[in-house]
Amino acid sequence: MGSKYRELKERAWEANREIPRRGLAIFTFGNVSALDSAAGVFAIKPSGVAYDKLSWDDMVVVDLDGKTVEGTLRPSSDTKTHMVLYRNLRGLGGIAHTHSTYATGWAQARLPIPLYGTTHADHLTEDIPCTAVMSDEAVERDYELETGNQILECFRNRNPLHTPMVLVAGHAPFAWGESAEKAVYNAGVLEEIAKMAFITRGITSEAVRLPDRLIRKHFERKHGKSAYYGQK
Ligand SMILES: O=C(CO)[C@@H](O)[C@@H](O)COP(=O)(O)O
Repeated sequence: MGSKYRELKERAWEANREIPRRGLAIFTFGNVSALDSAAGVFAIKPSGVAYDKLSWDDMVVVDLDGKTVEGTLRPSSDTKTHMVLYRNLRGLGGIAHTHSTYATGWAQARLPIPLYGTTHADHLTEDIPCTAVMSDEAVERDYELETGNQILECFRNRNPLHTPMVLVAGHAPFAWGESAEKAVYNAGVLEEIAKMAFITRGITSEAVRLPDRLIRKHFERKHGKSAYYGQK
């Protein structure tokens, strides 16, 4: 029987297959989703299924209340986090949650990733934020839902389209973009920046952030006189 959401499920499936190809997760760690904003649904990786065992029809289609509308497998355990972000952050078409090694190391250290170099400045003009540590009550209430709320809190004064990534304290990174493919790309950029920053800190404890004038110059060289720079 054909799927009403075949194109959406295939987009999510392709993006999930890119995760191990880019070395952003092993086994069943992490998950990617793709949104169909017109239909008000997103397709997400099923829980506990290895990436190399996935077929497009395994993707689970969920509405923005978190209810499964198509699929026989259990949706990712992080589905509520994806749901909260789609409901509250405008312009997202895809979300990638990984356990990529270096970004997860920074998330476990509960530290934002400082803007040490032009590679970072090519993609965003501020440190990569880390959420606050969640209260025990919030963990007890609903960890995945509260993880979404923690991310929203982190973006109260940030534009998620200018900084399409975040570290969840004690957990791992989330990245997003206007498509699932772009979300995976941003997850890859995050991991590379996290690795470079870790190495920089290993070379010298005196590592310093790029001066704002250089960040602006570099970002505008790459993106033109973009309205993005500095705007919240
Ligand atoms: O974040 C976590 C667990 O810490 C999840 O990404 C990971 O276990 C994958 O779970 P799912 O297989 O998507 O339910």
